[in-house]
Amino acid sequence: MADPTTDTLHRRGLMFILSSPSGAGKTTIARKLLAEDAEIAMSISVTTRPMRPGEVEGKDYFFVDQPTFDRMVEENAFYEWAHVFGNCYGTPKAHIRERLKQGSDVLFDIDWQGTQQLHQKAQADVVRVFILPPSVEELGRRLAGRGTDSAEVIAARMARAQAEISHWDGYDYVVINDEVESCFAKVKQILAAERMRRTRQTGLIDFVRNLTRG
Ligand SMILES: Nc1nc2c(ncn2[C@@H]2O[C@H](COP(=O)(O)OP(=O)(O)O)[C@@H](O)[C@H]2O)c(=O)[nH]1
Ligand SMILES: Nc1ncnc2c1ncn2[C@@H]1O[C@H](COP(=O)(O)OP(=O)(O)O)[C@@H](O)[C@H]1O
Repeated sequence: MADPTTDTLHRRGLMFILSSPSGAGKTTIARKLLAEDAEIAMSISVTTRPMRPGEVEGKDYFFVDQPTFDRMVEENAFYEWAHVFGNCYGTPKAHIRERLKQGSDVLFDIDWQGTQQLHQKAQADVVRVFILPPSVEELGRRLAGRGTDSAEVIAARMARAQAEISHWDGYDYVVINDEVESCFAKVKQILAAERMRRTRQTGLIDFVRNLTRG
């Protein structure tokens, strides 16, 4: 999708983070964004969690065993990594810096721990969005309705939801995912406004210099 706000001047890409308690809908929102906005690409995480039915290696995650993950940690291959639900998840460094320099954005589906780490490392480039479910009951219905996890896994995710929600104030924006389309519209508005931030529009310096010359 062409964005008239960013077509004319060069800008630096941003790191757009979507977090939520499991089941609130961040994957749904992320997929919609990727499908309609060519300026943003997904950061594909590495995980030791087993692949779910329908997931694709290298598209949803890079699925690795624990020794491989540990080796990547030792080799400093991750921007950040964390333990979530008894598995390891990490953001590989490869390609991200290059994309940002070229003015393309990177979308992250990571938890609050990863968000804190990325924010500490790259504050100016990071935009943090937290997605909340409209209620705990609805969260339970969504996790069950997704049909990808066992009853035990769902119970564990529900138990963790309260702890995850408690990190809501570590985010720049909080959006309630009641109805998908209206939540998606809000997320797009946030992205559009953040792309226009003066500090990201590196082309502005020359533009203003030209305007004010003579
Ligand atoms: N810190 C961190 N968290 C991640 C990463 N990748 C995924 N996560 C988080 O790990 C949690 C579990 O993800 P997943 O197993 O795909 O379950 P889902 O969120 O229920 O679909 C979610 O909160 C993700 O945002 C990563 O690279 N780093
Ligand atoms: N606004 C919504 N209303 C109803 N169902 C939703 C909504 N958003 C997402 N879902 C459904 O809820 C389930 C969990 O969503 P998902 O995007 O996988 O969550 P997350 O990535 O946060 O774990 C999926 O089956 C999805 O289709």
